[in-house]
Amino acid sequence: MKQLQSIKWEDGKLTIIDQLLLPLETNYIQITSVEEGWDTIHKMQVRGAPAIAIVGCLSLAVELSKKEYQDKEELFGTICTKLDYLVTARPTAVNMKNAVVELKKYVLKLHTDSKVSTQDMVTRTCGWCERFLENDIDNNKKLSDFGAKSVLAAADGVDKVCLLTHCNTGSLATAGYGTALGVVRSLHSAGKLEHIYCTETRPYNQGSRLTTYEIMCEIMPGTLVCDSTVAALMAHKKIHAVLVGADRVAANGDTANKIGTYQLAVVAKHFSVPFYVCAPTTSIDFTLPAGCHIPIEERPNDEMTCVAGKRLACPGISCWNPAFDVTPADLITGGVVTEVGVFKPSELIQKLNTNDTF
Ligand SMILES: CSC[C@H]1O[C@H](OP(=O)(O)O)[C@H](O)[C@@H]1O
Repeated sequence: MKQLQSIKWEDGKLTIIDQLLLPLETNYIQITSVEEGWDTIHKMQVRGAPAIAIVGCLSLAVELSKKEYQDKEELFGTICTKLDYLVTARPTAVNMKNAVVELKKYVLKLHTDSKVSTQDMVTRTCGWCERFLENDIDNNKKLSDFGAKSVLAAADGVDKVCLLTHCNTGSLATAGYGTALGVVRSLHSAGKLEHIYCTETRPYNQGSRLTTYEIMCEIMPGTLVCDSTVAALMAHKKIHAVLVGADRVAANGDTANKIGTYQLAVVAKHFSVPFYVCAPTTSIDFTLPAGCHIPIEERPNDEMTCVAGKRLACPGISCWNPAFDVTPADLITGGVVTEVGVFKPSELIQKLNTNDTF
């Protein structure tokens, strides 16, 4: 089965699927500058923490390849300014910020190395961005295999598992394969998936528009449920695990993810269903000690009051439309699934923090 490719990088040309048109229209749009990259991220034509960082970095690569730079000083200043701008497109997901920190370190080395020419610095900066895309797919497959093993081990010896997921964390949220939905893919490939339930995920409907699209593309056994159904679902159907993604995991394991994740974790706790956060280590922010420090993006009211451009809510009503909430680490009972293993939230600092921030 051909994997869905939300991001295409071919001979220095960047195109993305316009996710605002899915599932009924699959339309690729080309990104030719950092400005366009920022816009497509801000408008959520591309979304998903890893995908945001990848499109941001590749939009820089596209722009750098098109221009001549007088010297490395001008080039270094341009790269830093453009990267800082890209971080402002959406504040909650940490992947773009983490990529900026790493890429700036890499570029600074090139800048200070007298043996590196200006053109060589452009070429090697673009190469970093291309590797960043390739690494994400590789990380997702490793993460998904770790997660599949952990879910099966916790499922009391059943041969096939029934799972519930929220939002979209598949190929449309990453460079490919996905995180939480990647775990579902790995279980499906191994013949171990009984059923995957996905929530609509109002108000952007990542679940009903995007996750159902991926489930149907790969003919996985899936069912769509309203966000309000999850307690009834766990009360009446056997759910072996809840799998969600992450936009930012704080050092103590508190996790910011799509709005509705927190209440899903509370319901899972009530029914003693293991709750897993599935995210590459690029989604962890060790500079933040706890989730209360994570900035939560609020989206425009009309994304909540209208559906497909048609107004539902009464004009004049005030709205509160946070795009994310923070799930406390103690509700993440299954663990944090990463490309280097599955960890208890309390283990993250000791096992994964290479920056000795704390
Ligand atoms: C692997 S994607 C992580 C995360 O990103 C999504 O948010 P959005 O669709 O607003 O970009 C969602 O929270 C996913 O779980």
